Amino acid sequence: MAPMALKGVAAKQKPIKGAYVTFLAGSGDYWKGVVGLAKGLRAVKSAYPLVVAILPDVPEDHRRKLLDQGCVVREIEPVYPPESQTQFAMAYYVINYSKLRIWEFVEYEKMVYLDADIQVYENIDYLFDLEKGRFYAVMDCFCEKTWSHTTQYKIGYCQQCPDRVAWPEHDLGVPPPPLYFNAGMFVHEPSLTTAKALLKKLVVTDPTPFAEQDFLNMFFKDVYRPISNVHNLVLAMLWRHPENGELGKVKAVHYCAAVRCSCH
Ligand SMILES: O=c1ccn([C@@H]2O[C@H](COP(=O)(O)OP(=O)(O)O)[C@@H](O)[C@H]2O)c(=O)[nH]1
Ligand SMILES: OC[C@H]1O[C@H](O[C@@H]2[C@@H](O)[C@H](O)[C@@H](O)[C@H](O)[C@@H]2O)[C@H](O)[C@@H](O)[C@H]1O
Repeated sequence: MAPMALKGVAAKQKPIKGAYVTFLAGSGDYWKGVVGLAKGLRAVKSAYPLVVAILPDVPEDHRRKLLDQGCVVREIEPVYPPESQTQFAMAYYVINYSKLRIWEFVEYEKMVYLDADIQVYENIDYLFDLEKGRFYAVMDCFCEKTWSHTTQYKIGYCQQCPDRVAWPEHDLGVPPPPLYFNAGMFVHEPSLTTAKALLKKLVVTDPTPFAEQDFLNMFFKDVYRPISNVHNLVLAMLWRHPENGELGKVKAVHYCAAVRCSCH
């Protein structure tokens, strides 16, 4: 399914109660990414606030800096997956399960989640006008080493270019993996029913290498709708699938961890 083409200007609708939301944990430098998000959204004249879901370990001075940027700071209870020996793609990914708390922010009808390592360069407020009842996100790429534990990486298959190496369904006896989104950016509808269902499902779901990203892909598989990667350009796409990047139209760039590490 090709990513949906989105109109820059949605049909006039009743203004919805919406907000951008990001997640902040620990005392490291991610707070600087949140400040960058707040400044970026202001620079593109977004009409929506930025809510920051923070874990209790975020220091007071970092919270103050976010409040000074006009952010709505909301402390959340951590969410942990069941105990397991799973090797996460990045050791710290276990804390990313706490992102699931943003479904509890029911004072908002719709939220656009953005990782703190995303920078917004063009207004994307029209995402709040997308049809309800769906989960919108950008398709991920399987070509980085962080995917080396997967069959698709081992055979060189990637959903970004499914014809480069065809999925050997006959040999493997299994169909190609369903469309898979990057959980660094998504459009969702907070709901206590969904929040409860997520946590109930998590209790009986073994953790996997991409932690909450794998879990969200499984949970929203039937309502996931891919949107253009201009809304979440994972940097690796520049060298893995330059033909898929609509560079001149990029609105938000995702400076993913693995890229940061390799840059270092
Ligand atoms: O120590 C951490 C690790 C992660 N995060 C948050 O969790 C998101 C996802 O983690 P990361 O960006 O490292 O994942 P990536 O998309 O780069 O793999 C970050 O953008 C932050 O919003 C955080 O606040 N503190
Ligand atoms: O906890 C799992 C994380 O998984 C995702 O990051 C991955 C993914 O993009 C891979 O495709 C890349 O190869 C990898 O570098 C990158 O870290 C989300 O961006 C992040 O928010 C978070 O959900």
